[in-house]
Amino acid sequence: NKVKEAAGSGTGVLGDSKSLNTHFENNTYYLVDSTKQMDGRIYTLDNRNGGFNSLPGYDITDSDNRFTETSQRAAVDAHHYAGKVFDYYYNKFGRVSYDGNGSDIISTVHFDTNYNNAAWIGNQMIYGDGDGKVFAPLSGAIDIVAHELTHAVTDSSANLVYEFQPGALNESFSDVFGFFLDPNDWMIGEDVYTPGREGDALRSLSNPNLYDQPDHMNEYRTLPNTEEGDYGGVHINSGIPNKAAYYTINAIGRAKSEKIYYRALTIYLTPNSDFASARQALIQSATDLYGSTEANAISSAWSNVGVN
Ligand SMILES: CCC(=O)Oc1c(C)cccc1C(=O)O
Ligand SMILES: [Ca+2]
Ligand SMILES: [Zn+2]
Repeated sequence: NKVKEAAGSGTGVLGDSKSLNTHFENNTYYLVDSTKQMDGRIYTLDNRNGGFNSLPGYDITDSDNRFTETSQRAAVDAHHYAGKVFDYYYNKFGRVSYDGNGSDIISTVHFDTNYNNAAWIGNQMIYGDGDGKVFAPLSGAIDIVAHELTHAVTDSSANLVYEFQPGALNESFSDVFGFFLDPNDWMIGEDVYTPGREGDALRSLSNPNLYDQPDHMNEYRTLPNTEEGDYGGVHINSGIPNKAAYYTINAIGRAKSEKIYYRALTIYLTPNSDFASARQALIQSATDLYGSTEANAISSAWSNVGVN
């Protein structure tokens, strides 16, 4: 454990107060966390609405270690939640940062203008501010932050190709770990999705159909591997493995499920794994860790969504 540098606080996207691990230098406080069990650090930076050519953006500083400016809210949540997701992967699985090698975790907020997106771009996370209608600033939801950082975990392990069924699995594993970080509901993104409307979400694991995702192979959407085809429907067909995860977690519980999902992602899945391969990987992981009860529950879960 590194010496705790500075215990700051700040106001998040939803106006809530939360703790921040910060770095004190040059008589000011930076949104840099060096308290984690890693060689690297957690950096949160401000792109000041620039695009890709402005990345990684600018340092975020505060003279009194209270990051309460409105302009700092997205950064407060990106920083706080990145730390929570680091802690989850370290405490649950002993994984040090997204790659297991303690690499820096870099998040940049205020990416572009009115940007209704968040992403892992291969070496860092970026968060748009949303347009205020479809999204509020996207780092304001821990399940979204966990979703993005899990893309980094996936890229450093199974490295599932981001198209067709492997891509839908890539998306689903990010949603499933988003759920594990926000297990109070089966929704994804609800905290920042449509700030003007209560009760809706970007996606639902319990009922993918709610947001136009299939929940069974007989609804699988054949789409082109293009941007407008969502690369073969990676955010659409993910409803099928997401529903299987919902059945699995309800059958065997969250604690066992997260160990099984992590083992499948980091040991058995490979870049071109399809849904049938994922079913097998999860069954094998359940058998390795627990036994036939858990393995059979997974087998049933995937049969229920038409993957045998
Ligand atoms: C749950 C987070 C999420 O899905 O972020 C994305 C958005 C909002 C748009 C496009 C892609 C993504 C992604 O991370 O897959
Ligand atoms: Ca949620
Ligand atoms: Zn994603």
